Amino acid sequence: MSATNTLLIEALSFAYGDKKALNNVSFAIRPGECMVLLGPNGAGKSTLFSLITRLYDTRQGRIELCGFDIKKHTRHALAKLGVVFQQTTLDMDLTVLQNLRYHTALHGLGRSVANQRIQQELERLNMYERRHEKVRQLNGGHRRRVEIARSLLHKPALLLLDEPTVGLDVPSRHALVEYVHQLVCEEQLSVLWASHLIDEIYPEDHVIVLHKGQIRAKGSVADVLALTQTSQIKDAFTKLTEAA
Ligand SMILES: Nc1ncnc2c1ncn2[C@@H]1O[C@H](COP(=O)(O)OP(=O)(O)OP(=O)(O)O)[C@@H](O)[C@H]1O
Repeated sequence: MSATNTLLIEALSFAYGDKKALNNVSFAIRPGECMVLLGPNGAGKSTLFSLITRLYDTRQGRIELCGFDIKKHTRHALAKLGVVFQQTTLDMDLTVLQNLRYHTALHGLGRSVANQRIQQELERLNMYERRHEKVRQLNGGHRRRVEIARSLLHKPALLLLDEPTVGLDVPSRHALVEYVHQLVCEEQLSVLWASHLIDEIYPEDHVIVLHKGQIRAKGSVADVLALTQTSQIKDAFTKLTEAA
């Protein structure tokens, strides 16, 4: 058990047949840490997320969430996890409230606690007034807000975000990035954020550069800049992914 880390990944490898998608990946995320996962297409980001969410079984290596091994203590481990996938997973024909109630029921929250949590999360995102609207009526930015609210209802310790700003306009993108960083700072939430967008990184974030299934660099923004002798993360990223 290593409960000082919210997420611990040790010597994780995964292959699709002969095709190696992750090769000996190890890293940890502590409470209140936002880890941005940068990688070009095919780097292995989705594979990593599929292993953390147990969509795929871990055969080589180990994943722990808040000290719970996800293979041995799956239920306890997954209870600590909130996820926002790249593609929306909301039911368009249900209202905001119905979508969120479905999630609280899956997590076994009683009705009054569920109502309280739903109100709290929607209010924080200025969406409570719209709870009776069908998701289909909402624009992309508002749908994302509902997904973020949903992912937090059961108070996870780790939030996994798989390119959540794709398809959003610039103001919605900035608002979402800002909101997540606020949660990290104020609530000690841990975040693993897969992104192609280097301008979404804050100076206090941690960064992993994944390329062809291997970690090329990891650490604070300052660490990665020092390692690559660059002054901007976009140059560090280019150097790390071109040289390989
Ligand atoms: N179902 C699959 N069968 C075979 N190979 C796969 C499969 N899924 C992914 N791969 C391969 O595994 C490697 C890692 O893919 P993965 O989708 O995890 O990368 P990614 O970083 O998420 O890419 P993207 O940014 O394009 O989504 C790639 O070489 C990809 O072609």
